[in-house]
Amino acid sequence: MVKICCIGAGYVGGPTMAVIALKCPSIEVVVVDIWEPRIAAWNSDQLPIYEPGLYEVVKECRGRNLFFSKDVEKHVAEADIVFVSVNTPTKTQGLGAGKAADLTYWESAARTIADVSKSDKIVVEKSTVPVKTAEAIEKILTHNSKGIKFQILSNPEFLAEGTAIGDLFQPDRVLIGGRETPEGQKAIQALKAVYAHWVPEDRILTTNLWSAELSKLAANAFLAQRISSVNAMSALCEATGADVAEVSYAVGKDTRIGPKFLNASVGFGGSCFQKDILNLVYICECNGLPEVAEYWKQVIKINDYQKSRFVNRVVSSMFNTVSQKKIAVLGFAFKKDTGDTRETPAIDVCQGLLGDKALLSIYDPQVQKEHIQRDLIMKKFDWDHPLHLQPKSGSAAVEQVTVTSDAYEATKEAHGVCILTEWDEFRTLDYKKIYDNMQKPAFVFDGRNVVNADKLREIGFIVYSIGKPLDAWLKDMPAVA
Ligand SMILES: NC(=O)c1ccc[n+]([C@@H]2O[C@H](COP(=O)([O-])OP(=O)(O)OC[C@H]3O[C@@H](n4cnc5c(N)ncnc54)[C@H](O)[C@@H]3O)[C@@H](O)[C@H]2O)c1
Ligand SMILES: O=c1ccn([C@@H]2O[C@H](COP(=O)(O)OP(=O)(O)O[C@H]3O[C@H](CO)[C@@H](O)[C@H](O)[C@H]3O)[C@@H](O)[C@H]2O)c(=O)[nH]1
Repeated sequence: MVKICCIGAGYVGGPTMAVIALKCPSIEVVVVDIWEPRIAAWNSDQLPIYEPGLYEVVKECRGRNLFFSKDVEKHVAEADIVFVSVNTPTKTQGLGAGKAADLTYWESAARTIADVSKSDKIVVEKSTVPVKTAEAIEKILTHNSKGIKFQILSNPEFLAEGTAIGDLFQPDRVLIGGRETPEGQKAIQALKAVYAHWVPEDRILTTNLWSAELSKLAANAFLAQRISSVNAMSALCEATGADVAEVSYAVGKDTRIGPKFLNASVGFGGSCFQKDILNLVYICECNGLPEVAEYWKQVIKINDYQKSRFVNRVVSSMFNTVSQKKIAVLGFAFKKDTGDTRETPAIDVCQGLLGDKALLSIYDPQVQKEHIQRDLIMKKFDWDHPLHLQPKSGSAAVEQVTVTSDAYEATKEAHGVCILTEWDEFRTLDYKKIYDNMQKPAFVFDGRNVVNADKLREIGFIVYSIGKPLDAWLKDMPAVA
C-alpha cells in the first residue's frame, strides 16, 4: 500500500488529503502537525476549519485510510510520498522584511524529513513558495541523506476557501513540476498516478520545477490583478455615474476576458493574494527587474486604496466624523462560506473606523468574538504563523468593539451599517426592521454589493454601494480618499 504523509494540517493540508483519501481507498494518508489542538480537532466532530462539504468527506474516510496525528517523525519515516503544506508567511524582520517569504517552517519540515527518513521518498511542495525553493530544499535533504534518495516535486494547490471541496473534486488543472532527469520523471508519474484516480489525464499538467513554482505565484497575481482592475474602475464609476456591475458584465462578455472574478468589492483579502504578490515583487527585485516589481506592486496599492476609500466614504458621509457613533459591521471573514479572517479587508476597515473613534458592533456567522478581538490588535503578517507560535501582542481587547451573535443586535441603535462579507444571509435580512431600530439618518455602506439599494432607499436608508451611481446625499459630501 502506498503511504502518503502530509506535514501541515491547515486549510490546504486537511482538505486536500481528505479528498486524496476519499478518492484513493488503496492509499493510506496521514496528516501530521506540530499544533496538537488542531490535530485533536481534526479527530473530533468539530473540525478546525469551516469548509462546506469537508466534514462529510472526513467522516467517510477518517479511521479507514485517513488519519490525523501529532507524531510527525513516525509518519514521515513510514511514508513513500511526503507532502509539505506548512505556513510560508511574509518575513517581518531582516532581509526582505515585508515582502520575502519566510521559509522557517518549510526548512524545519525539510530537516525533519532528512533526519528521520530511512527509505527513498518523493517530497512534494504543496505550500506556495518562491521560485527556486526546491533547489534549497534539495540541499537540505541531500546534505545529510545517509544514501537515501529524495525527489522533489512542486505541486502547488489552487483551491479557494469556501469552495475547496468542489475545487478539489473537479480541479481546472493539477500541476506537477519535477526535475527533467529519469528519476524526476519517474517521481512525476508516481504523483500523477495518485491524482489520476479522479482527475482526467488532460487536466494533469507536468512541467519543470521552476515553471510549476512560478505558475502558482503568477495565477494568484493574475487573479488579484483582475480584482484591483475592477476596483479601480469602481472608483471611476462612482465619479462618472457608470455602474460597475454593468461595466463588469459588458467587459466580461468578451470571451477573451471572461466573466469570472470581476466583482467589485471593498478589497480582496485572504491568506494568499497579498502574500504571494509581495513574494513575487521581491523575486523580481532580486532578479534585477524593478519595472516588473513595480507593475505587480500596483495591484496591492489599489487594494489598499480601495479599503481606505471605503473608510473615507463612511466617515465623510456621516458628517465627517464617526466619533462615538455606533457602526454595525456585518461580516468579518475575508469571503463568504469560510471562518477564515486572514488579511480580511474587514480588519483594515474596522481599524480605520476605530481610528476615527467609532464604536463598532460586529457580527459574522462563522467568526468568534475572541478571534475578531485578536485580529484587531495583531501586528501585520503575525497572523500567518501557527497559532501557538504567534507573537503575543500584549494589548488588551479593543474596548470600542462588541461582537454580537446576530445581525439585528449588531445594527440596533446604530448610525450606519457596513457590509464587509457577502454572506447570503445579508441579502435576505429584514431591512425595514433594521431601519426602524437605527438612528436617523440611517446609512448602509455595502462593500460587497449584496443589497438591493433601490429597495433600501425606499425604506429610507442612505445607501452607498461600491462602484454604483451615488445617492444625492453622498454626491454632496466632501471628496473621498
Ligand atoms: N489557504 C488557502 O486557501 C491556500 C490555497 C493554496 C495554497 N496555500 C498555501 O499553502 C500553504 C499552507 O497554507 P494553509 O492556509 O493551509 O496554512 P495553515 O496555517 O492553515 O496551516 C499550516 C499548518 O502547518 C503547521 N506547521 C508549520 N510548521 C510545521 C512543521 N515544521 N511540522 C508540522 N507542522 C507544521 C502549522 O501548525 C499549521 O497548522 C501556504 O504556503 C499557503 O500559501 C493556501
Ligand atoms: O470577483 C471577485 C472575486 C474575489 N474577490 C475577493 O478576493 C479574495 C480572494 O477570494 P478567492 O480567490 O475566492 O479565495 P482564496 O481562498 O483566497 O483563493 C485564492 O487564493 C488561493 C491561495 O493561493 C488560491 O489557491 C486560489 O486559487 C485563489 O482563488 C476574497 O476576499 C474575495 O472576496 C473579489 O473581491 N472579487
